[in-house]
Parts: sequence; structure tokens; C-alpha cells
Amino acid sequence: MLKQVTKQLALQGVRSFSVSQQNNYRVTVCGASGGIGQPLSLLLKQNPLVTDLALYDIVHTPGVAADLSHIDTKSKTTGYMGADQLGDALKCSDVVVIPAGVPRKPGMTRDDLFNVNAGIIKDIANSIAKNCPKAMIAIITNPVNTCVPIAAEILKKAGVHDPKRLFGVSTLDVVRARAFIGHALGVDPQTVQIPVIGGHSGVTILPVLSQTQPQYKGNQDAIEKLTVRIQEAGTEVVKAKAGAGSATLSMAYAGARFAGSLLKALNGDKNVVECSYVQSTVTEATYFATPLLLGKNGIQENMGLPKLNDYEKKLLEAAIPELKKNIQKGIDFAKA
Ligand SMILES: NC(=O)C1=CN([C@@H]2O[C@H](COP(=O)(O)OP(=O)(O)OC[C@H]3O[C@@H](n4cnc5c(N)ncnc54)[C@H](O)[C@@H]3O)[C@@H](O)[C@H]2O)C=CC1
Ligand SMILES: O=C([O-])CC(=O)C(=O)O
Repeated sequence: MLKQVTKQLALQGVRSFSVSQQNNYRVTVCGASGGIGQPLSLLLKQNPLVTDLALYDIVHTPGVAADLSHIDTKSKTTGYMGADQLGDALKCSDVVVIPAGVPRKPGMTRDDLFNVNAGIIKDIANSIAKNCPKAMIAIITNPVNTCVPIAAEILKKAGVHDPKRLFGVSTLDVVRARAFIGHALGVDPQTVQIPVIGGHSGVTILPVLSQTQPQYKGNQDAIEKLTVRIQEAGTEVVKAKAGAGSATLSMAYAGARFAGSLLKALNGDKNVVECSYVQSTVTEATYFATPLLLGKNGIQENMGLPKLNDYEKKLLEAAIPELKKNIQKGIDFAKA
């Protein structure tokens, strides 16, 4: 009889899961009701490594959680709403993904979001320090270049800072570069490899086109145009959305990919490499995105600067002062 029922469930597409599997992680999304938060949570609900999906926001999470909880994947989805429930949302989380905060409108820079978003990151980081100090933390909220140093300073104050576990999500820059290059070369974007280093705004975004696989063969003019397009791709979306926000769907895809990579590495996969904005000694900027080998404890190895040609070295020179300014702003805010 039991055999029959199991077979029937299998035919209906219902999978059974062994309790002995290692792949049981709790992921918290902070800002889960937003333009990024909802599709990101939908994608995470489909990740087989997630057993417990905690959705936190200051609005609407009971509805978002109820909706997602009807999807036939194994993870349990729970909604937490309002500052009183932030601690419970974070408690025992393995991975915290943060797309909480306001997005840009046309004419704004990412730095213009600082006044509102810095305080949001500060509050969430304080609660992470108390409730899940060992979690991997992935910050999507802009300005990423400044929000990551803010979170680091808050975690330092609480005595729980581990730079190997704190990440600024710059994956969308890689995703975009792969899309643009794949279409330009007429190849599947999924087969394109390219490091995008530096930070996540304007001139701090440094796509290393000389290291693209398969090779990008454009002339210098084409290379410069493509570089600027990747650097300004966020603004391209902000303009196209004409006041209705910034990239949400592509960011949800990128955020789910990055969180998925953290989970794979936690689960013992030894070949997970992602570019991400982290504490760094690779350049003069104390936070900098480079390719990272991820492991069970976060960054296993910073793979350092890829080989740069003369044009890319100039881009790096332009990025460093801007990054240093963005980083100092975050440190000053957190110390004040
Ligand atoms: N790193 C990246 O590549 C990218 C970053 N972003 C950034 O992501 C952030 C979110 O963007 P969207 O989802 O489009 O904005 P949104 O306004 O649609 O959603 C933000 C969500 O955050 C929530 N929120 C506000 N204060 C909160 C708090 N204290 N605690 C928890 N949740 C809170 C809001 O209620 C809302 O549901 C923005 O700062 C945006 O600039 C956007 C695209 C790409
Ligand atoms: O441009 C923005 O404000 C949002 C963002 O970071 C991106 O799309 O890369």
C-alpha cells in the first residue's frame, strides 16, 4: 500500500526527502515584499538546498509568505513583519539576503539613496549580530559600496565581524556583462565567463573584457562602448522604468544565483567562484570585488586581480578614489 502511495506521489511530481540529507538551510530575505524581494523569494523557494525560507519586511510579508507557501517545494515559508519580528526572522539563519531599502528614480545616483538606506542596513546588521552572527550576509541594498562597510563596522562593534562572511552583491554586473557579450558574439550568454571587479556604481564597475571567454574581439571603440554600457546598465533600467524603480527581475535572478552559490559552498561544493564586493587587500581600496573561491566558511580564497591591459589599468585608477570615498562615508556613518 505504502509503495503504491509513494509511486502515486512520484507520478504527481511530489518528491520525498530523506532526513539524513545535509541540504537543509535557513535563508532570510530582508525586504522580501519589494520589487526585488518578491521574485528573489520565489526563486529561493525553488532552491532544493533551502528548507526554511524566512521573509522579513516592514509591510505585506504575511501575504507574500502565504502565497509562496502554496508552491510544492520542500521549504517552509514564514512571514515576519515589522521591527519587532526582525530578530525572529533572523534567528539561526545560515544565509541572510538583504534587498531592503529605497531604489533610485531617474536623475538620482546610487549614493543619493544613502540617507534612507544606511539606517536600514545599520538596524538589520545590529539584529544579525544578535541573532545569527555566523550567517553569510549578502547585501543588495544600494549604495552597495557604502552599505557593506556600514554593516562591517556594526558587526565589529558587536564583536562578531567575520570579513569572510560579509558580501556586497555585484553579481548583476556579471550577469549583464554575460548577457551583452553573449548577444554581441552570437553565443549562449550562459557560456560566457568574465570577471567584473571593483565596486557597484558607475566608474567603480570594472568589467575585465580582456579576460572574457570566449574572447571578445571588438576594437577599442567597441570595447569602450561596451564597458560604459555595463557601468551604466543600472541607469539604463532606471530610465526605462521612468520613475517606477530600478532593476528588480534581473536583480532577483542575480541575487538568487549569488545566494545559491553561497548555499552550494556551505553544502560542500568545492568549485564555487563568484565575484563579490568584500573586505580586501588586493588594491588600495579596503573593499573591492574580485573573483572569490567560496567554501563552508565563506571566502576560502580571494583570487585577486585578473590580468589587466593598459585600458583596464586606467579604469582601475579611476575607480579607486571613488571607492575610497564611498567606503569612508560608510565607516564614518557607522562610527557616528
Ligand atoms: N546590488 C544591486 O545590484 C542592486 C541593488 N538594488 C537596490 O536594492 C534595493 C531594493 O530595491 P527594490 O526591491 O527595487 O525596492 P522596493 O522599494 O521595491 O522594495 C524595497 C523593500 O524594502 C522594504 N523595506 C524598507 N525599509 C525596510 C526595513 N527597515 N526593513 C526591511 N525592509 C524594509 C520595503 O517595504 C520594500 O518592500 C534598493 O536599494 C536598490 O537600489 C537594486 C538593483 C540592483
Ligand atoms: O541602478 C540602480 O539603482 C540599481 C542597481 O544597482 C542596478 O541596477 O545595478
